[in-house]
Amino acid sequence: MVNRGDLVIIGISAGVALGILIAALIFFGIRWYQKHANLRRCANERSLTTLPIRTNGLGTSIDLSVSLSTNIPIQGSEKVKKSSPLSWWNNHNKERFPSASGVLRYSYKDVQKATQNFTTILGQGAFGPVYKATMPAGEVVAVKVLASDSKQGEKEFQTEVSLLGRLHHRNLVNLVGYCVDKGQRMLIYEFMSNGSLSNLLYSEEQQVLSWDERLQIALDISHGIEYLHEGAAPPVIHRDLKSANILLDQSMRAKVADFGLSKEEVFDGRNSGLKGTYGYIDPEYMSTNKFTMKSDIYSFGVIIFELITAIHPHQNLMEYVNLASMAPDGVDEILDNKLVGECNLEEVRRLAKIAHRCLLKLPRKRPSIGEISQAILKIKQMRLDKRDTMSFAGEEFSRAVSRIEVQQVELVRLASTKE
Ligand SMILES: Nc1ncnc2c1ncn2[C@@H]1O[C@H](COP(=O)(O)OP(=O)(O)OP(=O)(O)O)[C@@H](O)[C@H]1O
Repeated sequence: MVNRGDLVIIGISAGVALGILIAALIFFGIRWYQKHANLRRCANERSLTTLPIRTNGLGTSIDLSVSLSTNIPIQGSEKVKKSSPLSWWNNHNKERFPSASGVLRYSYKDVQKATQNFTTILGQGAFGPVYKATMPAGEVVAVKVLASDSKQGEKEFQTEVSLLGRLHHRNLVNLVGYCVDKGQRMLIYEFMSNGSLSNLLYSEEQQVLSWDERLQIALDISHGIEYLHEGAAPPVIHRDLKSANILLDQSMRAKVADFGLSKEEVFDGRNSGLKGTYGYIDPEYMSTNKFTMKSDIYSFGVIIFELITAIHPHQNLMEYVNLASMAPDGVDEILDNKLVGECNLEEVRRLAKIAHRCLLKLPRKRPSIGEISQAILKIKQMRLDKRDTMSFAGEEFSRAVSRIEVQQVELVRLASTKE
């Protein structure tokens, strides 16, 4: 017979076992739910990466309202991770995270490692030095270290980076990452192996840029500005266009750099409040303090004359240009010596005409960037048409020659049969 005490013990044991079983079921149930919820979130993120936030052509606008309000991991898809040049950084940097625009944030330590402790300097700008950085897989980037005495707060800097990260075009130098860490701010750009246009035009050691290359560079710059003025939403005014801000890649294709950054005031001995670089600043802006797209057009006009003459604005370029404008075809007299006899003067004159229009005193009389692109394209087209006509004429000529040859053979044959 089982006594009462045993019954109580059996009852308690069964209760405890049941409790353990229920607790285990609840525990495994929660884990299963969490795992599936995670998988669902990953799947959603992957499908979000296909949103067309990054655009790559003219006339395409960027929807800031969508992309600013969502923190979308742009580089989240497996495919992008595998092929991305920044994959090493992605895997090694636990602190990095994408900003709203998809530009990745890096720690100071990672940038220090990639730049080999900031050893290879590419150049020095008003913002600070620019270093070359190489990642273990061999990808190369340029790291711009901004002066630490900047008045800009961290939040403003991040907003600026977010906006910059949304501007993508084949004629703009791509921003790929940034760093705000240990009181330092850095911007990480794609590397442009042929350096700046000013260096190529004014440094003796550099190879001579051919006329064809210069014409293509003018067209590339105008496409870059066209995207900023007419393709980006909201539109972006560069405010500091100059040959030092035009960078060239390994194929000598030009890209506009330093767009959209908060520009420091120009120092000219007094506190003028002007922003930009002397020699390139629209005189109208100097008198009104109003910077418009047409002020960018003025600066572009100066750059076109640099391409034609290889005279720096600080070396009285405008005086030469004004003198040359007094005579028809006066631009022939100020053409870069290295191009004399090496280019089509008709094309040079046409490009100079476009540049003159960019420099008109009244901003509203200056052409829009779209018109400028079309006009430069026409010069290139004109050459192609000429080539076609010449090759057509060449074909006609060789056809006539072979007709004569056939007739000669026929005559010889006739003469020999008569004999
Ligand atoms: N993405 C890049 N790839 C290769 N070299 C670069 C890159 N960015 C800048 N550099 C080099 O660093 C130099 C300094 O660039 P930075 O943009 O800081 O100054 P800047 O344009 O010359 O002058 P400022 O700061 O007054 O506009 C450039 O002239 C160029 O030689």
